[in-house]
Amino acid sequence: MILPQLPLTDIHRHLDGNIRASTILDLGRAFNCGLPANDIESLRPHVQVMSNEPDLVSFLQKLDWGVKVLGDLEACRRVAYENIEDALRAGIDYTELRFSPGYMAMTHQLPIPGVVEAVIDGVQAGCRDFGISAKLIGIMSRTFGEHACEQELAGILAHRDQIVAIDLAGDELGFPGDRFLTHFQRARDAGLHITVHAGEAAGPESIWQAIQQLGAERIGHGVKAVQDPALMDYLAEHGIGIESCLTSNIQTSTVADLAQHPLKKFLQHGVMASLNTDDPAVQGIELAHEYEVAAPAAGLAAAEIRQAQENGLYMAFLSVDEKRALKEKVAQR
Ligand SMILES: O=c1[nH]cnc2c1ncn2[C@@H]1O[C@H](CO)[C@@H](O)[C@H]1O
Ligand SMILES: [Zn+2]
Repeated sequence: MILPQLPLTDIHRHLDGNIRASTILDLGRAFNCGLPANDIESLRPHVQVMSNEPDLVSFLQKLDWGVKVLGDLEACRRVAYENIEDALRAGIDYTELRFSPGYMAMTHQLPIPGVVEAVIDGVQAGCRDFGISAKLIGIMSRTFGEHACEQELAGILAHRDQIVAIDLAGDELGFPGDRFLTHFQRARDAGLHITVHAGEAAGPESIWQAIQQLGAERIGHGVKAVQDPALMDYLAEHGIGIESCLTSNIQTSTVADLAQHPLKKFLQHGVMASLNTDDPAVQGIELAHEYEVAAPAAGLAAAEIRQAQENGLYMAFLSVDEKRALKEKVAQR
């Protein structure tokens, strides 16, 4: 259950994994993108997971049409703005939206710094109009290699003041974190927070690598940590938060079924873990589903779900003052 007296956060939510099917249809027509369908219901299986995918890379292909239709910077601004409207409708008080500007720019060869600017602009306008708060995390898509990630990083750093953190996402098995040491050095030098997708497709060594070599303060998914008791202890002792995304882990076949998901073990071990969506439109779920359906199915008791909700705010890349202000705002409603 979601507790209304506590702030509801979604701190692992891909903006470019949450593009409405209706918007894909609309933009696909406007930019003549050769969409595989002409109406929403026929388009849906191309842009949404209908049954579990065999692996992470197959799952990630479902995001492709969403970015292929981004024909100009205004389209990028629009999907960013709509993401805030969707977050409001999902009852979210604070979200950290992450996006890969190079991935968004790729098909129509948009300027990467321009994409970052358009996303910032859309999110700011959305926050003004819809009254929720959001911060942005820049993603380097490892799937396209080191050089492409350098260009993404440069585009993100060009707007460093409006970006709170950097992330590495995409094909974890094909592109291990040790290829990105210099990228993260630059991001840390720029004062950005660090979160890394790790221990999703690859094993616990990938989580160790993210912490020790990339400087990760939080881990996206982190599912495989459960295989390494020393790592479980380390996460708990050092307060490294796990951004759990339950339904996503089933749809990527990272975990066979919710009853086997390690989130409950993380919480019991004192590891700070929160509930998040990942790519809501692609997954066909929203945050309430994670709290009300997925978390109970993963064996979480009401007190553990509450703990996860509290952890979301604790883990957020917000200052102490910003957290306090958010709590006060929610207490007054
Ligand atoms: O669950 C996930 N695991 C790893 N990478 C992901 C996941 N969802 C989306 N992306 C990746 O994030 C970028 C877009 O924001 C893309 O690189 C996409 O493949
Ligand atoms: Zn993710």
